[in-house]
Amino acid sequence: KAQKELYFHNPMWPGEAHSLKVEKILFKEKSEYQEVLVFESSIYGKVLVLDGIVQLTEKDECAYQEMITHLPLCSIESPKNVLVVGGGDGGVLREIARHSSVELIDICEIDKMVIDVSKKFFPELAIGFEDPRVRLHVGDAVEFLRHAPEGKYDAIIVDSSDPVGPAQELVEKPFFETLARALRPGGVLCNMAESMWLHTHLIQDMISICHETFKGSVQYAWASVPTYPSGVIGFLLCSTEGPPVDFMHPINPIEKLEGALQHRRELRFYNSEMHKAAFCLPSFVKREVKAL
Ligand SMILES: NCCCCCc1nc2ccccc2[nH]1
Repeated sequence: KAQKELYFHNPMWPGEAHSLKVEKILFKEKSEYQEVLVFESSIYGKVLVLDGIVQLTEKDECAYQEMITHLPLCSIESPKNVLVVGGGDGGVLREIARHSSVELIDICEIDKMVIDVSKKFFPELAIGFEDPRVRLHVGDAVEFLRHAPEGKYDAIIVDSSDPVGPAQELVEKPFFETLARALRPGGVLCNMAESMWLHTHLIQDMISICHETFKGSVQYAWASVPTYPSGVIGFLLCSTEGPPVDFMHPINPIEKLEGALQHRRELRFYNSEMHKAAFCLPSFVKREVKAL
């Protein structure tokens, strides 16, 4: 008998549960790193879940993929070399492809099952892997960054899952130091940075590490993602020492990018006004998350 609903309880959002009506379970297996689940929901399209945490749904993935990609890439003149850490669903790759200035897209995803599952069930995202500029590395990003040439990248996007499990190391200081080393002067980093309603301590810790590691600017932005418990997800943007980066004013606006809008698929969430608005923070965040 098909399950009627899936309930998502998780230590990442203690004391509350998020539930989605299920039409059909499409895939459920344990990879070397995590449990991978795909199901057809009644109102959000297909849903990808890793270790019980919703990573994306067809209906609202645009908010996350577009914001995590264009907030950094529209903040610098003409990004050429970009690295994606995680992002095995391919959505960030799809968004980077809108930037004609980009010449190389390295992606380091630890779990091959995520890539294969995305290609099978989420072709709208996995299309990102078809771009000829993409070089796929299946493995641990900690290792990958250790061997990355110094100052190689203009931008790095860390599209990770939560720091409980395979992505634990991706919020620790040593990793941020390798990210800073791999970026050119004035290069930019964008991390997934949890929920301002639920994780201000974790966000504060990440911001403290980034202020020590990145001598440029550090800014927190957020977007509405209805299928993430608490309904929001944050982004931490950092720039290395060098040409100053003003994240709040996109000097490389997506509306002016040749081909970005004519791209196979229209932008559904991001635009330059949403870019600026994303950095406007509630008073409690300004207070609790010092040094913003
Ligand atoms: N790599 C795709 C994004 C992963 C973030 C998933 C996520 N969304 C959340 C909302 C509230 C608490 C924890 C969360 N973790």
